[in-house]
Amino acid sequence: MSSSSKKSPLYTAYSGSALLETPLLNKGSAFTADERLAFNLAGLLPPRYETIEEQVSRAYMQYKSFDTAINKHIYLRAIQDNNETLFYRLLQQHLEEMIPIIYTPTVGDACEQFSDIYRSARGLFISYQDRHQLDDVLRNATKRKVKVIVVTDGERVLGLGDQGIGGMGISIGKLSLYTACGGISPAYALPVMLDVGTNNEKLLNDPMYMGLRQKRVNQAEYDEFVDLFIQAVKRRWPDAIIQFEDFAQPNAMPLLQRYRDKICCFNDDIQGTAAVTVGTLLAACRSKNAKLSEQKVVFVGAGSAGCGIAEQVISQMVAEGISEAQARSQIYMIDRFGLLTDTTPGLRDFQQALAQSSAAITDWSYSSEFPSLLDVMNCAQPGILIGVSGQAGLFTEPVVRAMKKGCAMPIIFPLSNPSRQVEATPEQVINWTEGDVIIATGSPFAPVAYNGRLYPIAQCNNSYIFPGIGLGVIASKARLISDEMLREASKTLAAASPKANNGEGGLLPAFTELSALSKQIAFNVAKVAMQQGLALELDDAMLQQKIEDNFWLPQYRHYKRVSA
Ligand SMILES: NC(=O)c1ccc[n+]([C@@H]2O[C@H](COP(=O)([O-])OP(=O)(O)OC[C@H]3O[C@@H](n4cnc5c(N)ncnc54)[C@H](O)[C@@H]3O)[C@@H](O)[C@H]2O)c1
Ligand SMILES: O=C(O)C[C@H](O)C(=O)O
Ligand SMILES: [Mg+2]
Repeated sequence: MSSSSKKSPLYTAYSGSALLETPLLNKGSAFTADERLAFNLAGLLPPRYETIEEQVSRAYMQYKSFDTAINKHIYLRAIQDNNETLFYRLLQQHLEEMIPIIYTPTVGDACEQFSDIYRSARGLFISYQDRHQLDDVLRNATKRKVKVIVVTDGERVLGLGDQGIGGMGISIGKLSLYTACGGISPAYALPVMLDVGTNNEKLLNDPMYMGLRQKRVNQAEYDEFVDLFIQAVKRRWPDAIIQFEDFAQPNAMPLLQRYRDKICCFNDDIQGTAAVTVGTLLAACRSKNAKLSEQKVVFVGAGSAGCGIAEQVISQMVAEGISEAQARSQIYMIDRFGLLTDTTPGLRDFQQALAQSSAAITDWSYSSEFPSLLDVMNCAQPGILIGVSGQAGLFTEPVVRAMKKGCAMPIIFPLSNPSRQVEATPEQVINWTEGDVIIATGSPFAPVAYNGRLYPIAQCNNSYIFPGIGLGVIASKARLISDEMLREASKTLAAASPKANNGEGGLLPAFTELSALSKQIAFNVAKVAMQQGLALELDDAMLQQKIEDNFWLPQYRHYKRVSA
C-alpha cells in the first residue's frame, strides 16, 4: 500500500499548527514539501519527509518499549488523539496484538482508571446539567457528518459495574473497532458519554474523578434526559446509527424497546451479543454434527446478554423446526438465586418468558428454594453452558464435571468480560472435560496445550457483528435494524467458521479476517434490509460498490488549500 491514496485531494482550510493539532487531518512528518509550503508548516516539523510505513515503524518501536498493557493503551490512545490515520495504520498492521490493548480486556482497566489516565478530549461528554442545551453541545462535536454513535451511561461497564464517566473508554474502544474492522471512517464515528452521576462510592470519593460528583439521577429524570438526547441526535444527524452500550439491566431493554422501531439503533449487549453467540453456537453444533434445536441450553446470568441470547436461540430453534413451547422448555436461566421458574418472585418482564415451568422440574432433587447451577447440570443434562454473569469462577470443577457426565462433547462458553471476570478459564474447562469440549470466551485467551494437542480459543465477542452491521446500514442507508438483519449476521458468521467448515482450526475466523467478514456481513444484512423495505433498492453490484466506497482505509490523502 502506498502512503498516499489515489483518491482525489481533500480541500481544507486548516493550516499551520491547527492542521497538526487536528487528528483527522494530521500527517505529522509525512506532510510533503509542497504541503509544508502550502499549509504554513515550515519549521514546525523535523525536516525529513517520512512515509506512513516509516512512521508506523517508529510508533511500533515506541509501543514495544512499554511493558504494561495499560501503558500500551495510553500510548495508542495518544496516537489516536494526535493522528488518526497513523493510529489505524499501526492497528491494521498489528491487529491481533493490539485489539486486546484497545479493546477488552485492557479497555476495562482504562475505564476503571479513566480519570487517572485522562490526557485529552475525545467525543462528547454530555452531562445531565447540559440537558437544556443539547443542540449546542452536539454542534460542538469535532465530527460534522456523524454516521455512528456509540453511547453509554457507564452504569454496567463489561463485568465491572458502575464506572461513571469511565464508560467513555468503552464507547471509544467500540468505535475504534468500527473503523479498524468495519471500515467506518473515523470522521463519521462519535463516542458519547451520558453523565447522569454515578453510584460508585469509590469514584465519588476519588479527588481525580472527572464526572459529575453526584448519585445517578432518578428514573424519571433519566428517561427525560435520554429522550432529549435522542431527539437532539435526530435533529442534528437524522440518519446516524445509535449503538447503546453497557447500560445497566433496568435501562438496557426498556431503552431498546422504546426506540428500536423509531430510530436506527440497537443494543450491542442484547442484540449484538445474541447475534455473535447464536452464530458461534451454530458453528459449534455443526462442527459436532448436531442441531441447536436438539440441545438443552443453560445460561448463568439472566440479564441483558443472557436473555437477549436466549430469545435468539429460541428463534433459531423454531427456524430449525421445533415449536416455540418446546424450544422454551429447553432453556434454563440461572441468576443469583438459582434457576428462574414461574414461581421465582420479582422477575423482570423480559425474564418471565424465559422462566422454566415448575411443573417440568417436579421430579428434580435439590435442596435450596430454587435449583442451583450444579442441580441443573445433574438434572437437566444440558449440552450447552453459557456464562454471562460478570462473576468470576461460577463454572466450578464440580459443575463442569457434572455437565461432562451427561454430554460427551459439551459446548461451554464463559463469555463474561474482561478476562478476570470469566466464569472459568479455558485451561480449567479443558482440564475438567479431559479436552472433550468446544469452548469460546468473551475476552481473548491464549491457545491451551492439553495432552499433546493445542486448543485455539475462539473469542465470542460482539465485535464480530457490530462493525459489519454498521457498514451494511451505512452502505444501504437502512432506516432501522431488524431482528432479521441480526439473524442474517449470525448466519454469515457461522458460515465462516473454519472448524465447522474444515473440521479443524478455530471455531471463529481470526480477527485478521474481520474486515473481509464485516464486508460479507454488511452485504448480507443490507440485502435483508432491502427485502424488508428498510433500505435503498440496490442491485448486488451496486451494493458491493457502496460497501467498498464506504470502506475507509488508513492512507494519507493529498491536501489542497481552500481559503477560510
Ligand atoms: N462476549 C460478549 O460479547 C459479551 C457481550 C455482552 C455482555 N458480556 C458480558 O456478560 C456479562 C453480563 O452482561 P449483561 O449485560 O447481561 O449484564 P446484566 O447486569 O444485565 O446481567 C448480569 C446478570 O448476572 C446475574 N448474576 C450476578 N451474580 C450471579 C451469580 N452468582 N449467579 C448467577 N447470576 C448472577 C445478575 O443478577 C444479572 O441478572 C458481563 O460480564 C459482560 O461483560 C459479554
Ligand atoms: O465490550 C465487550 O468486549 C463485549 C460486550 O459488549 C461487553 O459488554 O462485555
Ligand atoms: Mg458491552
